[in-house]
Amino acid sequence: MTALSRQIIAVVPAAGVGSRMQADKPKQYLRIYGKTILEHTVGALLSYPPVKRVILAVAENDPYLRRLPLARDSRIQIVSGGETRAESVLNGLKAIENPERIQVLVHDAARPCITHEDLDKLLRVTDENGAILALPAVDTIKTSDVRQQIIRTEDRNFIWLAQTPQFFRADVLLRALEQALAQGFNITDEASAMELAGFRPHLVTGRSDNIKVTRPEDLALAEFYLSQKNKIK
Ligand SMILES: Nc1ccn([C@@H]2O[C@H](COP(=O)(O)OP(=O)(O)OP(=O)(O)O)[C@@H](O)[C@H]2O)c(=O)n1
Ligand SMILES: C[C@](O)(CO)[C@H](O)COP(=O)(O)O
Repeated sequence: MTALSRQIIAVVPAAGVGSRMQADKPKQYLRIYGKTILEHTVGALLSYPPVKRVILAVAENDPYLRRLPLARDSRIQIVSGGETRAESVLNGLKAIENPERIQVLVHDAARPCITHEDLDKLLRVTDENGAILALPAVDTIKTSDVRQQIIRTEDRNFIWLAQTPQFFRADVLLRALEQALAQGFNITDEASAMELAGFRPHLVTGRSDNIKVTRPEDLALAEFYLSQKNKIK
């Protein structure tokens, strides 16, 4: 089976509490232009023709999802999230039947501004290493000690900021993530599990508007970028 003939499924970790957002509900359920951030994100994935199905990992006892039409969409499968983002992703991957026939796009629920053009770029990578969207660093990068004093300035020509989606063969990523978590590594994205398993994922240059809504000030930014993307206003 070739990479091009594998079916594509999106796995969306959406089980976070959004502590840095300091809102009255998890940030994926905050609304922009009448729709939750989660609906914007999943909508962008489901309207992309190669994506046939979305697996959503949500917190156990989540009271918000069931109020959304998403919860009744036959293209969406809901699984329980975990304690960490990596565990939520792992639960999503475990729900995939015949993972050797599937490629996954893992995409944060909190990144609603993803474009189909960026997804096209990722899907052009067809080897087993997989690929992630990322941004080349534009600022000067410092490494600090524990007292927050600079110990080094990095060569930023080789520094990239990882985004999602991250695109891998489902069976390969499942094994890599299981191994990395079993060995106690703190895994903050899928590529790091693949790296630990000996792969060299490709860095595909993304867009700076593919933000992860994290802090309160990010909401206005996401609203602006979505208005540009969809010309909603
Ligand atoms: N146990 C967790 C933690 C995070 N996530 C998801 O992973 C994505 C990226 O995580 P982050 O932006 O850090 O979200 P939160 O963990 O919700 O935010 P915070 O760290 O501020 O609490 C989000 O879509 C979030 O819902 C998840 O599915 N399961
Ligand atoms: C996966 C990710 O979006 C890449 O930038 C990011 O690491 C997830 O954020 P978290 O705060 O570590 O959950």
